[in-house]
Amino acid sequence: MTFRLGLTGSIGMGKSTTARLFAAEGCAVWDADAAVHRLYAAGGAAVEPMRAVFPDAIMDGAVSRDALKRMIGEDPSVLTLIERIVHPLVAADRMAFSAETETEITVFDIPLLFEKETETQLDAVVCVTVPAEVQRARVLGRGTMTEAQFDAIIAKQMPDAEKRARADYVIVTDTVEHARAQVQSVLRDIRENRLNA
Ligand SMILES: CC(C)(COP(=O)(O)OP(=O)(O)OC[C@H]1O[C@@H](n2cnc3c(N)ncnc32)[C@H](O)[C@@H]1O)[C@@H](O)C(=O)NCCC(=O)NCCS
Ligand SMILES: Nc1ncnc2c1ncn2[C@@H]1O[C@H](COP(=O)(O)OP(=O)(O)OP(=O)(O)O)[C@@H](O)[C@H]1O
Repeated sequence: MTFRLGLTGSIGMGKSTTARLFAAEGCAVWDADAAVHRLYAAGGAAVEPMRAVFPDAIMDGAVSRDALKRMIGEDPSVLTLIERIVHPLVAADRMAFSAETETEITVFDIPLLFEKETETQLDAVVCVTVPAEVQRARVLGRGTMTEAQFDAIIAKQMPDAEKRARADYVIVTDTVEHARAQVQSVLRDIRENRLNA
């Protein structure tokens, strides 16, 4: 059985980048945001259920993220309705992957890991972090979200300090080389203290 390592952190804290560092060390990686992309794509399992509730969000047979973000910017409660449709489909995708992976350690990159209490289905959790002002600058610097959309997302997330307190390991993503060294030390600790423990 694979060791199931959760990877979480608030928006823009460096989950995807850190997941790539774990992959470079030989871990299999499952990515919740990537699962949502598959579900929203034409033919994806979320398209018809989303069309039933948000017909204006479907463009060319796929769910449009820009349309969703416009709607969330106008009314943040829309995000809760989207979650009701999408999260059960994401959970099913994760469980299917979890059942199939045979790698020694599998990383599950899950933005809402603690918010949805997914830690009960994992063997340990890593939280990635940087100071809030760096986080905000990173996300707004991507140019894909307005401040209102960013604030709506932040309001739905558990505060960073609480996530850090709940995690088994914390990785500071100030530089890639620093993050890589911390990834290697987490894997060393898991192999020495948690595998076959
Ligand atoms: C809000 C949407 C349209 C933004 O799309 P966009 O392509 O700009 O961003 P992306 O999907 O890469 O998400 C960026 C980050 O936003 C945060 N985020 C996304 N959805 C949520 C949410 N429901 N609650 C809190 N934070 C969220 C996460 O930190 C995520 O890593 C999109 O994230 C979405 O449809 N979210 C609902 C599905 C969901 O809850 N996904 C989270 C993982 S299961
Ligand atoms: N260790 C690091 N050193 C320097 N920059 C980093 C590091 N990790 C992430 N970044 C930068 O921060 C930004 C956000 O990183 P990333 O996309 O990995 O975060 P995320 O948590 O997956 O984001 P989201 O929640 O939006 O999906 C990117 O511009 C990335 O280059």
